[in-house]
Amino acid sequence: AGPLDSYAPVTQERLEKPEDANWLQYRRTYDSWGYSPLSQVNAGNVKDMVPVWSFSTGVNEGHQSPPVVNNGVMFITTPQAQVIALDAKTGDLLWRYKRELPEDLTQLHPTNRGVALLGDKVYVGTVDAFIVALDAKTGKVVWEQPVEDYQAGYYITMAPLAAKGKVMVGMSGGEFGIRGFLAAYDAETGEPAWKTSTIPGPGEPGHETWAGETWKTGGAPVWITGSYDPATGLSYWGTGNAAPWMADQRAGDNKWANSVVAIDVETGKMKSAHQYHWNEAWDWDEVAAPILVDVQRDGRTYKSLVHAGRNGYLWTLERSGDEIKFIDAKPFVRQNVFKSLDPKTGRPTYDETKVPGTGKRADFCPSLWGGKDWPPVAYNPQTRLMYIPANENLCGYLEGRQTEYEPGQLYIGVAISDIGMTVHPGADHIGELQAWNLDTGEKVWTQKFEKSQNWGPVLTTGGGLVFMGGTNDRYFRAFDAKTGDKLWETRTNSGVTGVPVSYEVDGVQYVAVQSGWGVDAQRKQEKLAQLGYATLDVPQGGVVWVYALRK
Ligand SMILES: O=C(O)c1cc(C(=O)O)c2c(n1)C(=O)C(=O)c1cc(C(=O)O)[nH]c1-2
Ligand SMILES: [Ca+2]
Repeated sequence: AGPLDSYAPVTQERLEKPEDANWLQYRRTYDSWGYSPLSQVNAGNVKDMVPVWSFSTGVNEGHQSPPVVNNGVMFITTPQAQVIALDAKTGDLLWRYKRELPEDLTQLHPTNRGVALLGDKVYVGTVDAFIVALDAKTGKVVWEQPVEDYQAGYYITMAPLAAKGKVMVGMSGGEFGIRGFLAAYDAETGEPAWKTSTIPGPGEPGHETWAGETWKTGGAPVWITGSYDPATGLSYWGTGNAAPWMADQRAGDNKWANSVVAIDVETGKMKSAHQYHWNEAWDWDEVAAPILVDVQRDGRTYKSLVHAGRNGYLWTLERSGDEIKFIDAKPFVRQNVFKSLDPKTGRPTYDETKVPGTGKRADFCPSLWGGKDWPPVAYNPQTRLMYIPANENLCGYLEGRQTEYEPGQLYIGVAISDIGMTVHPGADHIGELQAWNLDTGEKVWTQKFEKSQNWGPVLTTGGGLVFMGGTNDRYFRAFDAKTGDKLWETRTNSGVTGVPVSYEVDGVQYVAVQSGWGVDAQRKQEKLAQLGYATLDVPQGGVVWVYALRK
């Protein structure tokens, strides 16, 4: 008998209060902490961790999904939206779902970031813009729904979010001039429940921040799983770049691109929003979900949203009732675009020489991949530190050209040859793992990675550890959560851009992660190689790695 025989349905209660042994959703908990309370593996013994099993997916490109684990059953996804169920203890293959993709599908971002679980079903979004519900026991399709038209540049890379009987997904396509949105489906039947655009339509507040018809093709995609606050029923999602990239082709603030939006899970109503930076010009998608954490400031506790931005600033906002209020923000990497922030609203003022435009080259820091891209931060309630996978010392340039919208065609307004990246003169490293105290707003420690960028999602545990890969040398590492000291490292087949997790089966704690370099980690690596900074060739190929203490 395998673990599927006694598959435990995933209830709302379990999602809100998961057993320590399990990792039931993208960041494990709705607050997006990426924290496992398990402590069998700790700072004292992590040096004795060894691989206990591995599994080749047989797929190339970016393997980014967390191994989601429910009572000994593991679900991973691969590029092309395959879903694979494995015995989390032995590595036995239980079932595999393979999707037939349309032949004319072009994939700008060939990846998938994982499943959501609810009841006895497993949910996945697909690159041809479907949402699919599978039977957790068999991998058979229970229902599927087209969410939008892939031929118009819509696609899904994120793991869905499941809450209150609904399963929610957001749309990628910011580089294709989509009009971004979130959509919810009845988890049981697949009936569409609601659809909410991230760009306000005529008559909605914020519509006036788009010149003319630009709102129809303005981007503002959502491509990373949001956070959810069960106390208020609100979900919080980050939104991506406005389209085309050239800001002077869409005058106005362009709400709600590059923002966090609060969406009522029941109704889909947008209750509030905060725009990190207006009239975006640098492809700084702010899609990473804010973590929900109570921070202390000046003797008060704030229910906050904390977001380490692609724009290079660490943002602390207050989520209070139906409002999102600015608390503070400060750069966590070299940033030369914002001259100042309004102390009340957080609205930045720009150095105009750093804003690219149509026929106007501008150089700016950080690079278009930002202080960090999508890889999630982690927060540890024991250290009260937040861990940021950052990239320092990178800048970039863009020069725009006039562009016409055509459905399904790239709509960025920049020739590929006019997209540049530069390394800051004299830089001795790029990749960093930073630890921040959110109560004092101070950085506590930094680990630096020479000769590599960092594209590593972060896990932190009750054993006082931080786990992360992300470097071009194919290592996966553990650090002391308090001090940042490197305690353990192990070499993998490829580069690790997968989300690491921890779980327990039969009294043994495991740490699991997918290795499988691709997508923008690879593009960025190639740019760095052209610059002569880091010439390593990182091989592709997806493998799930599972580690435990040596017996
Ligand atoms: O605007 C968009 O819709 C969109 C989508 C995606 C995606 O879905 O993966 C990426 C980006 N933008 C993007 O700007 C970006 O840097 C990026 C990196 C990656 C990746 O998988 O490594 N995806 C995406
Ligand atoms: Ca983008």
